[in-house]
Amino acid sequence: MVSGSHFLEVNSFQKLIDTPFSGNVNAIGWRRELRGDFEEIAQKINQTDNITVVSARELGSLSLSPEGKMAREIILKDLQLLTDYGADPVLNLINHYEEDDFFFPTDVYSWHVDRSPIATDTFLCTYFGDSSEIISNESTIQKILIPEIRNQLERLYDGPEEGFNDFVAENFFDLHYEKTPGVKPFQLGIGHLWRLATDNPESPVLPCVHRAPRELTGPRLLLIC
Ligand SMILES: O=C(O)CCC(=O)C(=O)O
Ligand SMILES: [Fe+2]
Repeated sequence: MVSGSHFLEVNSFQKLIDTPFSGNVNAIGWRRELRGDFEEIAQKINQTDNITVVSARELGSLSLSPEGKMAREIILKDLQLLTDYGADPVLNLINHYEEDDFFFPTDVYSWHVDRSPIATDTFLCTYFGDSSEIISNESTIQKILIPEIRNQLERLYDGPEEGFNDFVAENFFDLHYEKTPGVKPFQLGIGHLWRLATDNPESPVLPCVHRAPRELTGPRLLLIC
């Protein structure tokens, strides 16, 4: 088992779901060296949008080489493992996420945490393309705590003072973070299945700060839930 200060790496799905988050650890990865041609799958999916949701049925209907078939089996198995666990995994082919050009972007290219009203974690695996990144909480600051940003938000908000926190939460401003300059983020890599702590009422740890990468090498094939 390899470990960083804020993440752990394990070698099975069972350990991925059984290992509790604790202390500074709010990300756990099932490290795998996957065999198969995931690029072929990314290329053969019929892209219908900037984010194409790929059903297990469509995946099953692709005409693939033997290596492509190996990749497909792995993805279908992951979807099944997560579904059996009670999650609701989605396979996406991502050309580009929607992006804000607002002074305070709240898109997924911005460092953020995921929030959930119930005790669930985020699972994600990039099979092909650029991989998601995480960063330790101590290397970030919640953006709403940065005085210049807070002042701008206060100017933007015109309502009673007691409503400010709701305004911030309703617009997801409280989920976004700024990275400390000079700190290098950790790339989650290709083929590994990660479990990230979310902001939820029962979480024993701080939520994991992460972001989507720029799609520099073309469309990404991502499982997420
Ligand atoms: O695409 C990714 O790598 C991450 C996406 C994400 O963070 C999200 O959907 O909340
Ligand atoms: Fe996220």
